Amino acid sequence: MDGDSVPPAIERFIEYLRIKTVQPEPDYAGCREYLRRQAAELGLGFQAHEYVAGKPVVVLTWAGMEPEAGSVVLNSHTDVVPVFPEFWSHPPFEAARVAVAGSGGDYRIIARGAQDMKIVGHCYLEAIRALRARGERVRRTVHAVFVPDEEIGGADGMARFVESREFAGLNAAFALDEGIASPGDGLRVFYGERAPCWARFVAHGQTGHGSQFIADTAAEKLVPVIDRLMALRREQLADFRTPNADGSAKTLGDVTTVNLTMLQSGVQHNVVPESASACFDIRMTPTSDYRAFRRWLEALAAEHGAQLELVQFWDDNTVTPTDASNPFWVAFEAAVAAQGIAIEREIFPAATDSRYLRRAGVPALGVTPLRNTPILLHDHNEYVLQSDVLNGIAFYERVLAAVANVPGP
Ligand SMILES: CSCC[C@H](NC(C)=O)C(=O)O
Ligand SMILES: [Zn+2]
Ligand SMILES: [Zn+2]
Repeated sequence: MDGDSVPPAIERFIEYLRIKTVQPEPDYAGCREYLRRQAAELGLGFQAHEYVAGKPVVVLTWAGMEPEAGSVVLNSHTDVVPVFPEFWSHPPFEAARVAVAGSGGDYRIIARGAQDMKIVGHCYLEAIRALRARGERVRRTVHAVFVPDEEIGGADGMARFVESREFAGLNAAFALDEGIASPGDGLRVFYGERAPCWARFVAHGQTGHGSQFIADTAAEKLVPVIDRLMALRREQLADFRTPNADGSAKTLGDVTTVNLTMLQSGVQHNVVPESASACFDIRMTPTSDYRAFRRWLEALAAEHGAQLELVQFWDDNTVTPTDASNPFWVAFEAAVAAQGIAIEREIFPAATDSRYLRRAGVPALGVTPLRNTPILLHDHNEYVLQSDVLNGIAFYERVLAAVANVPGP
């Protein structure tokens, strides 16, 4: 670390990044205690709920002036994905602060979770800190929610929380959650997500000597299924490459992607295998008819004598309104525009905890306030600029002051 003075907000960020909340054995207890200290310093309410032992959902609460009005949830996940330390320039949990040559005093903060998504959770708390330090009050209660296990699907985290009494007690009216950094100048704002469909097809058939014409083999049943899904992939890729009516390029969120991610079969070169399986990672765009797609997959398997197992099938395509019907959108959009930032509205290509919130009826927007930034989530040498952390705090101050002051009903 350099010998200059480190802004306190950056010191706290580095402290948060140093907590090894890395899957598959995240230090959730250390994280909970860090958040408990933050709550005490900030004068916020603190609660930690364990729906699954050792996996706390932590809620820091800033009471609003109109407690009966629906609250604003600022959601972030505390876990981070594993690392390959040998590919990192600095140890991934050291959170090294490295001067950027020629930047006029900026620094890179290099750590796993810097982009995904500790910067977001940190900026929420620092924005609340700044607003409270100025003596500002907001109408609506604000809950900064820190959930475990998003990186492994959220089954023991947000999925459990949204079903709980405590979540109902939040009376959430609107939520912010994570997005992705933008390499361009616009701010990517995600108002919906594609639904994950993880389909496994298994076929069984006759075995025998590899020199014969064996009838009804597992491969003969499975290959046409694979062919049909690959045809769907080609159709969707062609659609992806076709510009929108207004000439703009499509994003991944506009189409359905299909990837063959696992193939298994065979024991020996001259033995016809008894079984074969193929796993697909399919992401369905919210405008598709999920239930009809499921029936199509079932019919495809049945037609070729294969079995279908849906390892994941999300069948809710709720999106957050981004028009005048949603007063939180109106307030958010105005607060962002007032900062001279252009919004790019998108469907998130993968799955985040926002899907649980939207399905529970809470309109959610996915935002990570990083622009002109390479996308490094899940990558080696994940970093953010110090200036982007400080700007991110100012960004949420404006956004929070807007959305938490939307008049109650
Ligand atoms: C279906 S649970 C898996 C969640 C994971 N989320 C991200 C952001 O990578 C994914 O989309 O694969
Ligand atoms: Zn994330
Ligand atoms: Zn992630």
